[in-house]
Amino acid sequence: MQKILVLYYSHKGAVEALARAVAHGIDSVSGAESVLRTVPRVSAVCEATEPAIPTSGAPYVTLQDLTECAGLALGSPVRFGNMAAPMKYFWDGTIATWLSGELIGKPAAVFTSSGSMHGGNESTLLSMMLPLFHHGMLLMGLPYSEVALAETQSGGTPYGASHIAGSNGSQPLTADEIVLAKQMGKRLAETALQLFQQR
Ligand SMILES: Cc1cc2nc3c(=O)[nH]c(=O)nc-3n(C[C@H](O)[C@H](O)[C@H](O)COP(=O)(O)O)c2cc1C
Repeated sequence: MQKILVLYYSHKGAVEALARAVAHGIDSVSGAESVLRTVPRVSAVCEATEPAIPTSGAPYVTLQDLTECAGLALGSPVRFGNMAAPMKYFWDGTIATWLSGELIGKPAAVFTSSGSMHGGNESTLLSMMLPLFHHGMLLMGLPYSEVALAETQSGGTPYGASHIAGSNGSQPLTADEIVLAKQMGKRLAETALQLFQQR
C-alpha cells in the first residue's frame, strides 16, 4: 500500500473539508491510502506553544511522513494571496529532507480556500508549488478533461483544487469543488503508483 500524504493547514475548517475530499479521491485508488496531517499554528510570542498532539483533527506532520509518502497533496488557506505562515514555517524546516533528496521525483498537487472569488486562489496555489519544486517534486494540476473545471461557478482551477468560502468563511464546498478535489486526489494517487512501479 502506497501512502499519499495530505498535508494541510486550516484555521476555520474550509481547507480541512477540501483535504478530506482529496483524501476520498486518493482512497478510491486500489493500492493507495491517504495519510492526513496538519501543522501547528505559529506565534510571534516565542513562549507560546501548542500541545505535542492536537486536541482534534489530524496529527501534526513529521519529516518521517515526507520520507514515507509516495506523493503529496498540500493545502493552505489564502493569506493575502499567499500560503499561511504555519505552512511556510513547516517548509522552512525541511532542510534535512532537501539535503537527502527524499522528495525528488515524487508527484505533488496543491489546494486552497479563499474568502472571495478573486482573492488569491491561484497565486496561493502557485506559492505552494515553489518549495515543492525546490524539493524536486513533480507538480500536477487539473486538466480541462475534468468537465467540472469549465462548469464551476466557484472554486476549482487548472493549478489545483480550490474553494470559495465567502466573506465569513462558512460557505460549504460546492458539488463541483468536491468533484475536482476528489479527482485531484485520484489522479495524484494513480500517478504515484505508476511512478513507484517504474523505480
Ligand atoms: C489573515 C488572513 C488573510 C486572508 N487573506 C485573504 C485573501 O487575501 N484573499 C481572500 O480571498 N481571503 C483571505 N482570507 C480568508 C481565508 O483565506 C478564507 O476564509 C479561507 O477559507 C480560510 O480557510 P480555513 O477555513 O481552512 O481556515 C484571509 C483570512 C485571514 C485570517
